[in-house]
Amino acid sequence: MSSNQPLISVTDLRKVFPAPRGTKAEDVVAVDGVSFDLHADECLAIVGESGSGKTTVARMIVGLETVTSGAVTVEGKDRTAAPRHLRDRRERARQVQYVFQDPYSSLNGRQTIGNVILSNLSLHATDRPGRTELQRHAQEILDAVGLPRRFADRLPRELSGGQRQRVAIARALAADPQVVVLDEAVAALDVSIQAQILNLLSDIKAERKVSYLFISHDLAVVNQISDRMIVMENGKVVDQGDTAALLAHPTHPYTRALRAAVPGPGWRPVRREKLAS
Ligand SMILES: Nc1ncnc2c1ncn2[C@@H]1O[C@H](COP(=O)(O)OP(=O)(O)OP(=O)(O)O)[C@@H](O)[C@H]1O
Repeated sequence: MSSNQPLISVTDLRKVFPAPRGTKAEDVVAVDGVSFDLHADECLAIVGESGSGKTTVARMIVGLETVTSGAVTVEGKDRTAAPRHLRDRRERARQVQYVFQDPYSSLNGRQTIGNVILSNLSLHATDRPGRTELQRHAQEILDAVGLPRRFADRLPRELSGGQRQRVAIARALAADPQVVVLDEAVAALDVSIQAQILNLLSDIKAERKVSYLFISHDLAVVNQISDRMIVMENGKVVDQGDTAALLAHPTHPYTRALRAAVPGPGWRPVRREKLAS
């Protein structure tokens, strides 16, 4: 890969969910001509209100949703078509890992934390490591996400929401991915725990060669973590740029409305219905 080739390139991406047969409902155009690049060592945020199409873009990138038209490439390789072999599917999963909003439902309740990490480690290992080597690596990953090693024997239900999200991040890191897609990954957490997880993500990004695609409706969070952001409204990209600059001087009316809706010092409140105008 040349140094300036994007890690992920999305071109004119479109997703239409057909209306259920036999109903008078209309097709839903969830994503409508979206294009952007994600570069190495970058955190790119996708922001927008609920229903703007953020998750559908992410799901198409990781292959959880088919693409209606347009293209997704990862390191220059086409990802639009379904993988033909298990080998291709694994390779795709290794490169781009997904962390969901709700770690409780994304973790197997009967699998210990240690086994969650070990199974992703052995699935994506490029050589054939022995059990001892895998266990040593799993402990290193627990250290990296700030969880005590004794947690390896625990089940997800024995952990707090923040600890479970650390496990979800650990599971993603076990694949040694180039990109982690974080889909509302801190939205379910208390503000103080959110801050801890955001700090953890920043530390991991500084230490490992990993890029983030950070999906959020929360501009305060996006401001803390991302380098660049794109703003989606009704399936389209309506604004994009350097996060700090865009939030300091939002020019697009939708970005201004989103920003004004964020409560807290320095943010002027705006009534919700104004966002629709
Ligand atoms: N499987 C599906 N079938 C039909 N419509 C869908 C499906 N998934 C998403 N949609 C619709 O596509 C649009 C975009 O949804 P999407 O979840 O991508 O938005 P979002 O910005 O991620 O919102 P949220 O943060 O609430 O998840 C919405 O109108 C949604 O109802």
